[in-house]
Amino acid sequence: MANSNGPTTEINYVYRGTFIHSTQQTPLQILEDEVLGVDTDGKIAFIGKAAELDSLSQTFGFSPSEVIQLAQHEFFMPGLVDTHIHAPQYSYAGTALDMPLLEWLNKYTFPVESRFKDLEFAQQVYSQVVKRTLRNGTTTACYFATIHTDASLLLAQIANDFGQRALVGKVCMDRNNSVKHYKETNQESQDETCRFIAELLNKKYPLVRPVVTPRFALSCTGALMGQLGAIAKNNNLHIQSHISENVEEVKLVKELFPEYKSYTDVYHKHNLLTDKTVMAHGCYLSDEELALFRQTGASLSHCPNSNISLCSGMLNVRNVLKHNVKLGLGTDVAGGYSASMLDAVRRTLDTSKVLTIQDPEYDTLTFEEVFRLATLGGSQALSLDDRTGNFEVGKDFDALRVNVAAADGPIDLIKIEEPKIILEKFLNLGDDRNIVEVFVAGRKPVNGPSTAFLRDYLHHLRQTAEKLREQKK
Ligand SMILES: O=c1[nH]c(=O)c2nc[nH]c2[nH]1
Ligand SMILES: [Zn+2]
Repeated sequence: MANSNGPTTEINYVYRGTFIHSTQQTPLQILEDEVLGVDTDGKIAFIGKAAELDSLSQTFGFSPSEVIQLAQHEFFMPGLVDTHIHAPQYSYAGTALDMPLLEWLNKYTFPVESRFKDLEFAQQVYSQVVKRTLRNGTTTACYFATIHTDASLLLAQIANDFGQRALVGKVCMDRNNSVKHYKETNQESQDETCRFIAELLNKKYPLVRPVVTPRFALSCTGALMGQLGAIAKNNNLHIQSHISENVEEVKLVKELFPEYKSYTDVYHKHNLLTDKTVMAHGCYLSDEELALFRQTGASLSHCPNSNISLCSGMLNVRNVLKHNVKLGLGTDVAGGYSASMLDAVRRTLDTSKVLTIQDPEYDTLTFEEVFRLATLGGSQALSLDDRTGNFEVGKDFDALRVNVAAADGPIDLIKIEEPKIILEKFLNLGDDRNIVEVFVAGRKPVNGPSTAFLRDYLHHLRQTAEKLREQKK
């Protein structure tokens, strides 16, 4: 409890150790031997030097003896933000990567997504994808569901129940010439979008919000896109879609909407580009189009696994950043075969290096920059950076407790390493075994990595017992 002169928030817990995060000014801020307190609302109440522990404990009314100390190879980082993932496509993740986008949609995606009318199937897949992404450190996810309203509401409920921060979109499409049963009429799409929004908002889930989701320009009539733009505006909602992913797609959009200046202009003229819009891919956007993104405040989601897996293209991230367009990373399951944001980090670095191979003058991204894109950048791309993305006081505590030397984990440390090296090792070599605790808004989601923590504890006990035996000899 805070003292009579101090802040009114009550401290729930305090951690001491290394905290690594990004700010607007620097992609990597390493805070060593710091203490961070989380209040009972799950917000970061303070972060400061451990040397000031006594005064912090008096100001915030907690006992220094209750502070939880991180171990040598542990650190906290902000939770990972997946700015673009298709929850139903998790059912075939890791397969069906043998053709380009438009054929892939027709052959695999639409037939599978049409099955999500079946709520039992939806329940099974949606529980799996939420659990799996949480285990891999995705504290915020921006989901595409399918055209089915009730199954989309179920995805929102599952994210809420497991404790993941999420934007959930009922997909809208009133055009589909190849899989005729997987589309809506214009009226159905509008009505069901309104029902989805009303029912989801009515649930008052603290961390889950609806996002208006026209699939992409080839799946929607101009009329529907305009109506969805208006629905988003009237309800002050997020918008998500796809843009300029593949050469064939860009060509068809030009043919279908000849009166518009560009693909971006199609969305802009239908009021779909706002400061709460996130568009996936953008591999073939011109500088003029990027300027329109900047002007409207719309953001891009870079999905490198998908871009490579479907042979779509490569996003010039450096050019996007130069245009000051907000940018996050996405897994784009299942065009991207991995649901882990650590994979998105690695593929982003790989793609950047391929661009450097093609043009040695290309300014390759650093791992620090990519770390920022996966955390703070993602929260900015989703316009959630007032709530999450780094360890600023007042934000929700969305965080991963990482142990780089986790027992039976994938990383061997030869010696004690500095925090920057430990982070780099985790980003390049780590997996869910290294993520010992996950926090979303200060709480541990259901089915978090509790077994990893237990395994580490047992490992520690075994080592202690061994040392005692040695000493007795
Ligand atoms: O990667 C993608 N996945 C999809 O499901 C999709 N739909 C339209 N455009 C798309 N791109
Ligand atoms: Zn996608």
